[in-house]
Amino acid sequence: MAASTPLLTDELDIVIPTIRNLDFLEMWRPFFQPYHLIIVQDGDPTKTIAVPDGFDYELYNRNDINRILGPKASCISFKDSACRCFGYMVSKKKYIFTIDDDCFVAKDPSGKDINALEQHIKNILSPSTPSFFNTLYDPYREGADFVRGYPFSLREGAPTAVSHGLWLNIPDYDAPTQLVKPRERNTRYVDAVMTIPKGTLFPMCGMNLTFDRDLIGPAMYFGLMGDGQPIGRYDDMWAGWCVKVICDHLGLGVKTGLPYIWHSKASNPFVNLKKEYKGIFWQEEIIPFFQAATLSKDCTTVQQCYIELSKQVKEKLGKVDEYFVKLSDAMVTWIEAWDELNPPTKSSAKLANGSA
Ligand SMILES: O=c1ccn([C@@H]2O[C@H](COP(=O)(O)OP(=O)(O)O[C@H]3O[C@@H](CO)[C@H](O)[C@H]3O)[C@@H](O)[C@H]2O)c(=O)[nH]1
Ligand SMILES: [Mn+2]
Repeated sequence: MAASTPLLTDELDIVIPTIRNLDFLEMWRPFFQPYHLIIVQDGDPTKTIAVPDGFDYELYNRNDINRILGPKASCISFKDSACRCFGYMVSKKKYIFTIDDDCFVAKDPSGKDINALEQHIKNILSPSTPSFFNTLYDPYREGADFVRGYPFSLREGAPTAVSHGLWLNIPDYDAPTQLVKPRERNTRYVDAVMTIPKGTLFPMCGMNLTFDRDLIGPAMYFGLMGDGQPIGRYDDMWAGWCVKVICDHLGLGVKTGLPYIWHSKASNPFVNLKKEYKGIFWQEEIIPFFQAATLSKDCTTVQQCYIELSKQVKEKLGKVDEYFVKLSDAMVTWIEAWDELNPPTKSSAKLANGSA
């Protein structure tokens, strides 16, 4: 008899960035209604976002962000889904699930509706295996285990910081790929969850993502994108690269695979190309930077790791483009804002300075 998955209704917030009415919630009602929603309204703050009745939510528009953060609001993007990270900062819960408003309930091969949130909770509550790859994928799943040759000393695994879900129908392709393959749809349901090995980066998509705020929250900054910025659609990617380097340093795990959502709308590839194009050639320098990034052993908290990383961004990527100098400063502002809104509790302060 499979153990039932805890709902975590008092420990998890759902963060939704949006520029439109949230009718999509009707399809998610059976799964989302018990949870508190944090809606980050992007674009025109005078516009009213309709939220279906029966949901418990708080909604923040740009005026709210400016009022709450003051000058530090400069680190929160405008007119880009990157604004969602404000929701991570204001949440008071241990876990975050973030989803786009054009993502719907997908069906598994048996035709059953997928409760994406339940699968993310299973992923995040069970350990990861970043140090040694298990060829039968997630050994902690029902009906699986560690295979022969897997060191017993590593079977306790590592705490899971991130659960990265996938998408049926419209895949998360970059603009060039979208332009070349406009009709391609992802119909392949792969029944697997796996840990991304230590030392390996990955392209984190923010559409269907869960993470542990206590373990990695301060690193989940989605950068400076959208209005007034030379780049867009690299918000989640940037966060994912910073997160993975810090997870590797702190011995935390990142999982990818199930759950799937149904991504319904392809954003305009021509608009996307304008947003992405600098990123497409910058990433050929950004990736080697993150692959080579090392953090000193004195960095024992996420904030310390992140500030250390921001200095390296300024020093090494600042030569690529002035934008990275600005981004590095924004990374520091983000941490300052995070700590202002999330002052360390006595126990976390003890842990941070090792006197626990
Ligand atoms: O200016 C904006 C535009 C959109 N949003 C909200 O953000 C999400 C995603 O928007 P959309 O589905 O139109 O865009 P996609 O290209 O599919 O987004 C994916 O690509 C990456 C973009 O950075 C990201 O990983 C995915 O989100 C919706 O909820 C919009 O309402 C916004 O807030 N501001
Ligand atoms: Mn979309």
